Amino acid sequence: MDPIMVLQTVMSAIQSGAVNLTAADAARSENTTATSATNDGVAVASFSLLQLPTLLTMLLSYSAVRDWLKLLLLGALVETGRRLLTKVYHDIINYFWLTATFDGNDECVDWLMFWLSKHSIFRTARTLDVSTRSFGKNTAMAGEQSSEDDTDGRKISFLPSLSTTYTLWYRYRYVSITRDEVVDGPWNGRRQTLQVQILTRDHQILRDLLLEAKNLFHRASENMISIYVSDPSDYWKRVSTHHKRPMQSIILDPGTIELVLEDAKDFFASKAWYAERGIPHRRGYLLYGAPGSGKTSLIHSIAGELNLDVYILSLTRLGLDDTSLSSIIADLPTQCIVLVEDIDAAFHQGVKRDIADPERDQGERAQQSVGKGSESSGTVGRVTLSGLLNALDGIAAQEGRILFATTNDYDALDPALCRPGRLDLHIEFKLASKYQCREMFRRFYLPSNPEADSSKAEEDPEVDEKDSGYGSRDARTDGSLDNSAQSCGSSADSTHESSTVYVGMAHTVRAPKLSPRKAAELADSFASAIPNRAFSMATLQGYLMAYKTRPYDAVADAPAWVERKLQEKKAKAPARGAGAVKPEEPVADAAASAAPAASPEAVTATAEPKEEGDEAVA
Ligand SMILES: Nc1ncnc2c1ncn2[C@@H]1O[C@H](COP(=O)(O)OP(=O)(O)OP(=O)(O)O)[C@@H](O)[C@H]1O
Repeated sequence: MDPIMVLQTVMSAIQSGAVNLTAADAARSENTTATSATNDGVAVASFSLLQLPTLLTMLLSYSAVRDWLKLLLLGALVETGRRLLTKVYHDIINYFWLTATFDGNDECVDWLMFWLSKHSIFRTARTLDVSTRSFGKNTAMAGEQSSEDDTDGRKISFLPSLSTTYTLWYRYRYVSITRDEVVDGPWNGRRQTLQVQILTRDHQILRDLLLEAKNLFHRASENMISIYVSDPSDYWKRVSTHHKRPMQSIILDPGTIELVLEDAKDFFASKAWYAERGIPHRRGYLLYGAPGSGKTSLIHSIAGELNLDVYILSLTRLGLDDTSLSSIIADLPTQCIVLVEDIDAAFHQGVKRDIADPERDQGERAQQSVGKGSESSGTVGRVTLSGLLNALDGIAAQEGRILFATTNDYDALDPALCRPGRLDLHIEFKLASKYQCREMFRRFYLPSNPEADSSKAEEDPEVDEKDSGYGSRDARTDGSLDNSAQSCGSSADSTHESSTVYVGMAHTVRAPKLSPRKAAELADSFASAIPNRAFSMATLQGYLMAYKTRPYDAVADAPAWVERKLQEKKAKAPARGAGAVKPEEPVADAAASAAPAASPEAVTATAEPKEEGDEAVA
């Protein structure tokens, strides 16, 4: 029967029931005149209810209605069964399986992904991701990748694909791993997750798995430090991993490295001391002075030495404001190095450094800068000075971290920023001293392990000849060394013809070995040719790079190079403004001090307290 017809029949049945009721009432209560409309309605309803069985019987007499009801019941039964089964399934899963979900931004995911990249399952899996990223780790160090995985010097790793479940065995337990992506945040941003399910009731297995992954990850990064920056969503994100820079590759005047390193070590060792006195366990270092003098290099070496990762805080990052600054600082791990490079630039409108002339004297930069603190109320992006001060030592500031700030413009810094508790130790980096020149030369040409080679080298007079660098003169026949010599500085040597014009230092053949005695002699000669505090270490390193296979030539050509550089400086000086001769003008200073090597200065680190209470550095 047509459903519409059934409906019409039902409606007419209800209507006829109501009419019958009204007629019966009228007959029974002729004398009763005051019956309210409401009472009538209730009576109609109660009568309709009495009629319901009749109505249902009538409805059920239609086969279509019966079929509908059967379908309805069946559907309800199926759905109930399904829900019941799902619940039972989940209960069983929860009972027998251990399920751990990791956020894609969490460091654990990096450990697990690295661990997974080593697992044999990915050699046979039919769907997988292939990456040369290897989570920033040197896979060779883990020693588990076979050489056929080495593609063009870059190791490849096999990783789980998105939305695919992999199963494997770990310690006789069945493990399933699913990497997924979920929509997160108001802008439909995507966030990755990693789910690990282990068929066990023992939590220890999950801990063991994580520990194994973490150890493998850290073993692979034993000689590396990781660099983190904050991303626009205010998470710390690892951007690179570097080999640790050996401390002995940093050449500062005696005492400077020891000063900072010992201070930092002592800081980490005295957590209880700080706690007892209620002093926040934080330490700040301000490294200031000439560009290219080793500030950043020292920080990286210290990070390697102390086995800490470096978190670079860029105050000029787009979208960073006081709130997000506090939140990313609060999110730092308990033991780490925070690096704020060019902290002065954050409160100037633009970076004032003269990159083309790194030896520019401090005096000129100081003159250019506006007086102390006068710009400190300025902001770049949306970070204010007070926001930065609060973030560094406010309630939410992380404890157990050390902060390194660098600047080329010490005088531009606000005293509030430099006070103890924020930046406790101020260390000045000057242009290269005679001692630094000598040491740089010696370490540049000396074999990496002088102790091992020294006895042999001293015994064998041939070594000097063989490794002296003269042998490499023959290499000039290929022209490459000529180019490297010409490339030093901006002016090329006119006696050498070369069609290639470039500025910079060419990387050519391997450096020769010198005996320690010969290297020391040459280093002395080199240092005597370089004026005291005239060039940055970076400039000297650049010069030596052009002579990396020719130490004798490096010494012989040094006076001419110095002369040329000083001329260039003099020529540039008027262009920077007539009458801009400063007391510490390096050109004048340099010319005056272009004398034979002086004894090394005691220490380059100085403290120039900006206010009372600053720590003095001897
Ligand atoms: N004291 C030093 N000892 C060894 N190498 C140095 C030293 N100073 C600078 N260098 C070399 O010069 C280059 C630049 O050094 P670095 O970046 O550390 O200087 P910086 O003082 O941080 O400069 P900037 O202020 O411009 O950031 C590096 O490659 C580094 O090897």
